[in-house]
Amino acid sequence: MMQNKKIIVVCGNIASGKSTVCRRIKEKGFVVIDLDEITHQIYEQGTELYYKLIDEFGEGILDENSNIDRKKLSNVVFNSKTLLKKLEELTHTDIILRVVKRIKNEKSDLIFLEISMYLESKKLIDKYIDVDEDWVVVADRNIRIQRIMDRNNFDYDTAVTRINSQLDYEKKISEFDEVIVNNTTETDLLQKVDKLIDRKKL
Ligand SMILES: CC(C)(COP(=O)(O)OP(=O)(O)OC[C@H]1O[C@@H](n2cnc3c(N)ncnc32)[C@H](O)[C@@H]1O)[C@@H](O)C(=O)NCCC(=O)NCCS
Ligand SMILES: Nc1ncnc2c1ncn2[C@@H]1O[C@H](COP(=O)(O)OP(=O)(O)OP(=O)(O)O)[C@@H](O)[C@H]1O
Repeated sequence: MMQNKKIIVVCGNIASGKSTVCRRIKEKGFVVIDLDEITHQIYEQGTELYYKLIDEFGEGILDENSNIDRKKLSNVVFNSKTLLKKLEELTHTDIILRVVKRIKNEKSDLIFLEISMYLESKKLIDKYIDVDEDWVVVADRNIRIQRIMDRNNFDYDTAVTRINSQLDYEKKISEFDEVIVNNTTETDLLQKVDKLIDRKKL
């Protein structure tokens, strides 16, 4: 679907600071659709996808109430590139179709999309959504490892495994319209966001 609304993507690797950037964008009154949040909604019980996931990954991904437990699912897919790819195949079109619907229903003519796997799923996104601009948030690998360890209570190896399951966006910054570097304090980051929004006259 191609929409007559301006769409700005905010993306970046795990723990780069996308959610912090998007929180500021929301505080300024703009609409942000978070694809991680939409991802969490697609796992409800009883859907076709629910059964496909159990077929593919086994009942070990369920909690005691037979809901899909994302922590258990993560332990399965982040330890196997093949299974992670399988999960993406099963979920990405569903996620994007839900986003398209949200965009259609949104009154604002400027919409930000917070997307973690943007480069990885760009072909599919471009098929359904007309992206006007893409912004990337980057932070050094070691800083991100530390942030993941602190936030998720992961050990070093688990944090590194998560990072290694994604493309390195820092190597791809020339492909983006704007680059937001997040290696210092959160206050600095928020200032950068404010300046960027002013400069863009949004
Ligand atoms: C793996 C899942 C179950 C983990 O859920 P959980 O609630 O623990 O984490 P959350 O969804 O908040 O994601 C946290 C971060 O993990 C990273 N991540 C998510 N999916 C992937 C993936 N397919 N590959 C690599 N990293 C990923 C992103 O940086 C994301 O911001 C969930 O992320 C998922 O279902 N992912 C597959 C669908 C997908 O690719 N979604 C990304 C948006 S399109
Ligand atoms: N400049 C900063 N200084 C200190 N901590 C920060 C900074 N920026 C972000 N953080 C912290 O690092 C963690 C990751 O930030 P955030 O959630 O914004 O990243 P993200 O890119 O959305 O991550 P994910 O892809 O995992 O959803 C959070 O706990 C956040 O509070």
